[in-house]
Amino acid sequence: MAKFFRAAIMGPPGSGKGTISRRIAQSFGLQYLSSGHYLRESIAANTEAGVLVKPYVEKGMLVPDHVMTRLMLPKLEDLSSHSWLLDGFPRTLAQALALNNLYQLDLVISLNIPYETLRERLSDRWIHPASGRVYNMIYKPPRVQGKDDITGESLIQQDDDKPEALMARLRHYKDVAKPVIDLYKSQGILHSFSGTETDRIWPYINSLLSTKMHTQPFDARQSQTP
Ligand SMILES: Nc1nc2c(ncn2[C@@H]2O[C@H](COP(=O)(O)OP(=O)(O)O)[C@@H](O)[C@H]2O)c(=O)[nH]1
Ligand SMILES: Nc1ncnc2c1ncn2[C@@H]1O[C@H](COP(=O)(O)OP(=O)(O)O)[C@@H](O)[C@H]1O
Repeated sequence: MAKFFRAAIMGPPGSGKGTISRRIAQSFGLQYLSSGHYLRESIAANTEAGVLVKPYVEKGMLVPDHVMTRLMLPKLEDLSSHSWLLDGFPRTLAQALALNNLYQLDLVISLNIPYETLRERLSDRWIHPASGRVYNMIYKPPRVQGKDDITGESLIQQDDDKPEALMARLRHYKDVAKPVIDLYKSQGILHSFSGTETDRIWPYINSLLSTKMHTQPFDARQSQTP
């Protein structure tokens, strides 16, 4: 039976998880599942899940674990015959343990980025809500100011990237991430990367994944990524 590659990426808001995940998905053909993007999409579409999570996401608070696992685990079931990369889930120890009951991860990437860098990046982050495409007015500006490169639609700044919500998000991240990181460290699957620039971190992540996927051939099932 084919063995699928299961990975997760962790890091505070603005640490480059989305940017790096897209590169990984493109280079290695993994399915990419971002909890934040999925929640925002559900909120925009006003689905039952969206209505439920909206008050938390708007305040930059974590969605309760039982809600999060109830939403995410069925999505993973849909991807059971694919290799995948999770971004934003699991976020807490309870979520990590729930995931652990179903899947053994092969690799967890943890990004350590200084606070000042995070603050600067998020104040310049703009997104195209329908696709989740992310821009940065300095690092990755759109071709036309304020407009998505592909559709030409308007870009927005997320409420939770605004300074009021940002501090709360960073505080929450720090508190809850440590036991999750310790769990993956104890399983021997955690790889941490530090720095202020994604382009400098990326070659190390690229070669780590090349090595992991080469030494044990995984079935990546070339997939469409956003
Ligand atoms: N200046 C700068 N901005 C970056 C870098 N890497 C990512 N970004 C931008 O920083 C913001 C946060 O990155 P993102 O991948 O969305 O982070 P996430 O919140 O961890 O998923 C986005 O606007 C990115 O375009 C970098 O190396 N330098
Ligand atoms: N695994 C999770 N558990 C609880 N809440 C989550 C989770 N993933 C996303 N969220 C909610 O969605 C918001 C946005 O998530 P995300 O896009 O991953 O943001 P970040 O930029 O914080 O990495 C979070 O502030 C939180 O309210």
